[in-house]
Amino acid sequence: MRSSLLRSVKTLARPTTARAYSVDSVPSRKVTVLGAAGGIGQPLSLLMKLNPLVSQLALYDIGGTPGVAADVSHINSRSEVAGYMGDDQLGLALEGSDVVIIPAGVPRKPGMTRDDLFNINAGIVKSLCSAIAKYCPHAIVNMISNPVNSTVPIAAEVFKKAGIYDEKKLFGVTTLDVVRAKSFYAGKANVNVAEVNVPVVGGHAGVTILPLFSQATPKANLSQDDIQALTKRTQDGGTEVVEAKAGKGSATLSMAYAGAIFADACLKGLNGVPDVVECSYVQSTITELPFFASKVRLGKNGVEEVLGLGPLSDYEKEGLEKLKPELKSSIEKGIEFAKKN
Ligand SMILES: NC(=O)c1ccc[n+]([C@@H]2O[C@H](COP(=O)([O-])OP(=O)(O)OC[C@H]3O[C@@H](n4cnc5c(N)ncnc54)[C@H](O)[C@@H]3O)[C@@H](O)[C@H]2O)c1
Ligand SMILES: O=C(O)C[C@H](O)C(=O)O
Repeated sequence: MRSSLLRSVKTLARPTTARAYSVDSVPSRKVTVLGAAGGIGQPLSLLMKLNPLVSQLALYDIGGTPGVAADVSHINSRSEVAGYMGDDQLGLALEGSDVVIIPAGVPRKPGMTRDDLFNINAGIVKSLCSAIAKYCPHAIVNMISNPVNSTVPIAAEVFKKAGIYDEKKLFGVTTLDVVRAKSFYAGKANVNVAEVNVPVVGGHAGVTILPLFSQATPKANLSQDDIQALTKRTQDGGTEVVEAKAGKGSATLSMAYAGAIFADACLKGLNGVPDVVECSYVQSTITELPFFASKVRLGKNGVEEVLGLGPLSDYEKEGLEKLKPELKSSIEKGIEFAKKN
């Protein structure tokens, strides 16, 4: 196993000038990316290499990681980078990890739903989560692989079977929905995008994505038609990219950005930074569904608090009721798969 361990990728950054931050005051944190050679995995690995909260970056894939890890490792930032490839190196990639980010699996092509990815990605996620249970059972898991509405329940079942499930540490990454809602809202409302906040709740597929534009800030006087158009565009954001890429995959760059924001929030929470709040798809009791995306306060143990939905407009209340049957069946499909396999 050691003989095939990737060469070249143990590079501690050695800045030649004064550091922009004090490494001494920042705890050591290992982040592992599973699927690191993919369309999301590569730019996400780059962004995690730029994150000063990361001290060790482990890049794992079934192929292609030697090149990605060698490339990323030359960047003169804090973390040591190591690349790992193939089943026999998965344990090494995971051991000691604080945060595991999973963008492994196949993306959509035009005409497909995220659920059409279930047959392939469910098995990938299940085997990766079994390895997480074995090698880094206390890590925070950021699930990107689709269909997120089902892959998160699959992960929960795998962790339960292994006796290590901690609902505070499992997150479905829905940050891209928030990123899109912010961009689209800023464009329509003609406000500074850097100041925009929009919670997005529910799940991560079609109508299960429910942006709460009634709570968007800064406030803007948008018509109901505008709100409905913004809601639809946010729900169809992934499909917009899939169609524009015309068979060459789905969102990768915006997803890497969103994944890096969410992982950074998890690291800040672990490090005790107060008031870190992001939307995420987590085990939840704020509706009758066992998993639901909403604002979550992140802390030293992962989820510190799942925040409620806040006041909803009539249109959002209707959207909430509409999304429940689809989200429920996606959750049940994931649980059933994990129990059977
Ligand atoms: N949550 C979200 O908002 C969101 C956004 C965009 C894409 N996605 C999903 O992310 C996933 C990846 O998308 P992509 O565009 O990067 O796809 P991609 O095909 O470009 O990359 C996927 C990578 O996963 C790797 N992989 C496959 N099986 C693996 C395994 N068992 N272990 C480790 N790595 C494995 C592949 O080798 C490949 O490098 C897709 O399921 C996609 O639908 C989710
Ligand atoms: O749409 C997809 O298939 C990928 C991702 O879930 C997205 O929202 O872009």
